[in-house]
Order: sequence, then C-alpha cells, then structure tokens
Amino acid sequence: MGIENAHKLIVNCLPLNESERQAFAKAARDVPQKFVGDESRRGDMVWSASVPEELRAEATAVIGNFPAGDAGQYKRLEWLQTFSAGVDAYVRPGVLPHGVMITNATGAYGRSVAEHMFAMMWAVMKNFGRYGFNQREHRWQDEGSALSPEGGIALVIGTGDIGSHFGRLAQSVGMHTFGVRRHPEVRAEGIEKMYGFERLDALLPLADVVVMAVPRSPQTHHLLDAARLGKLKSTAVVINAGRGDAIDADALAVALREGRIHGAGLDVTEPEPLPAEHPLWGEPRCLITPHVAGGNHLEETSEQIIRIALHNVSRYAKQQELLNLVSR
Ligand SMILES: NC(=O)C1=CN([C@@H]2O[C@H](COP(=O)(O)OP(=O)(O)OC[C@H]3O[C@@H](n4cnc5c(N)ncnc54)[C@H](O)[C@@H]3O)[C@@H](O)[C@H]2O)C=CC1
Ligand SMILES: O=C(O)C(=O)[C@H](O)COP(=O)(O)O
Repeated sequence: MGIENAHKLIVNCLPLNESERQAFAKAARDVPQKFVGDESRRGDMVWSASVPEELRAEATAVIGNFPAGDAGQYKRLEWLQTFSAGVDAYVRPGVLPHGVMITNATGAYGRSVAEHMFAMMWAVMKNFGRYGFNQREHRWQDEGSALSPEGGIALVIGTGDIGSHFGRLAQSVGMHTFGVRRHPEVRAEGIEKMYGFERLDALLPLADVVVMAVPRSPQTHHLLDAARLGKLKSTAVVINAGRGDAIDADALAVALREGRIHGAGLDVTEPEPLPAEHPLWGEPRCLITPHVAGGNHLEETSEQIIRIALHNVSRYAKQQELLNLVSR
C-alpha cells in the first residue's frame, strides 16, 4: 500500500476546550491530501481522555502518554507526542518499534518544577522538615542553625528548561549559579558559569545547593552516588526533581542520617512510590513530595503543553504532505 493510501489516525488525549479542539483539527486539515485513504475518516482526529482499546492497533499518532506496558498494542504507531518532558518510559529497548518518532513537552514544566524545587531548597535550609516532625509530636524544640541562600552557590546539574528556570530564581535571591553540562560552550539563561561534565567532582565541594534536573539515562543513573555525596559540605542541600535514579537513595539516606549534609528535597524517587520501609521516609532532614512538581500543572504548564503539541501536529501534517508528494 502506498503512503497516499495509508489511513492516518491521530488520537488526541489532551484535555481541550472547544476552541483548542478546533485549532488542532485545523492544524491537521491545513495540509491538503494529508489524511488520505478511507474517505469517511479523512483528516480524522479522535478526542479521548485515553486511547480507546479498539483504536490502539489503528492509531498512527498519539498525543498524550499511554502506559509503556501497552506499547506493543500500537502496531501502526508512527509518532508519539507526550505531554510529559521525560520520555524514559518509552525509549527503553524493546518498548516501541524501531522508527517511531517521539516528541516531548520540554519547555512546559520549567517554571512549575523550578518553583517547587526552590520552595524545597528554602524549606530544607530553614529546617522545616525537622520542625514538621516535631510538630506532629507536639515538641517545641529549636533545631539550631538554619541556612540562607544569599551568596551561596547553586550547582545545577541538567541546565535545560527546569535547570535554567531554577537558576533564575536562585539568582533573584543573590545566589551564584554554576551549571554542569556536556557542552559547556552552550550557555543557559540563569546560569552564571557553565562547566564541562568532567569538572563535576571538583565543583561539588563548593556547592551550597546541588540541583538535579536531568532526564533518566544510563549516563545519569546514580550520578550522585556515595563517593560524590561524600564530596559535599556538611551544610550542603541536595534537591532532585528530575528522575529518582539520578541519586543513590541508600547512600543519600546514610549521608542524611549521619548529618554529613544539611538536608535533601526529593520530588522523585527510585522506585516510585518510595517503598514504605525506606529509611528516607523517617529522615527529618529529607522532604519528600510524590512526583507532583510538574504534575500539579500551573495553568501556564497546560497552555504550554497544548502549544507544543499543536505546533508539532502542524509539523507532522507537513511531513505527511511531503511524504505523499515523494510517493507519487
Ligand atoms: N518532577 C516532575 O514533575 C518533572 C520532572 N521532569 C524531569 O526533568 C527532566 C528535565 O526536564 P526539562 O528541563 O524539561 O528537560 P530539558 O531537556 O530541557 O533539560 C534536560 C537537560 O539535562 C541535560 N543532560 C542530559 N543528560 C545529562 C548528563 N548526563 N549530564 C549532564 N546534563 C545532562 C540535557 O543536556 C538538558 O540540558 C525530564 O527529563 C524529566 O525526567 C520533567 C517535568 C516534570
Ligand atoms: O514531564 C515529566 O517528565 C514529568 O515527570 C511530569 O510530572 C509528568 O510525568 P508523568 O505524569 O508522565 O509521570
């Protein structure tokens, strides 16, 4: 069957109002001859909160996340536009057939996640985790020295959308912001000094706050391990809202229990949920939130997710038009 005869079906799982639906339908219709084949399904876009089971084998494009465990059911999938920034669930070997294009929603979450991390940093610096434990026990107890961000160094690992937003917030309260990336010549807003990844070990002892905003990958697995945690100051604070496995949670629990760092804030853990018996749950120096930094969308986040997806529908439509032209 030639490409021009292939029936295309986009399943759109974003929660949209009527005018947003129309914008998507228009983006998909803009290119003539795009969805050819079955005349009754021309330009088809199905709207649904999740992909209906009977359409999974037929869908050529999905806008929205589906459980990675269901990926095998998507026999005709060409393109997945996630509403998450992280795509780690789909890029593992064997999950999606070779050649499926994935685009994500990076650019939508920066402010939301960075604000969450910033609030965590401040709360950990002011010992709120420990005061929270005391409050539950009705214990009126001074927890001693608190910290101030002003003049301190925030070391941002993962200087993309989230890291850059965090950098700007940190600068607004007088922090110096250092970033670590594989290509240090590429600058990021909010990051004062950018270093190559090979400088990480030398920078850790200088950091007052270590901010982790990296995707899950073999290179980021246990990036902050026992040896690197051991390089931190006793007053250092570690914040992670990227993916949980970037930190060795057992090593972190030991560092916190022994008071070798001031505290930590985690929005992500490995695994999720963090098992009930994990020592981090009982650690007053550790604030834990259940992966909500980006999930509790700010209105701005939802708008950005829709904007990115809409833009990519247009690009997909144009790509289909080109494919149709070359196949003629
Ligand atoms: N907690 C939450 O609710 C949320 C968590 N996330 C997580 O945060 C991650 C980052 O999101 P964005 O900032 O939007 O993505 P992004 O793609 O804009 O930034 C990621 C940055 O990490 C860098 N990076 C990748 N591997 C690296 C390595 N080995 N060493 C140093 N830097 C490395 C990339 O070069 C990029 O600059 C996502 O992949 C996702 O896992 C994203 C949204 C919400
Ligand atoms: O965008 C990401 O990556 C996130 O972690 C968001 O919180 C949304 O994630 P999921 O709902 O896909 O876990």
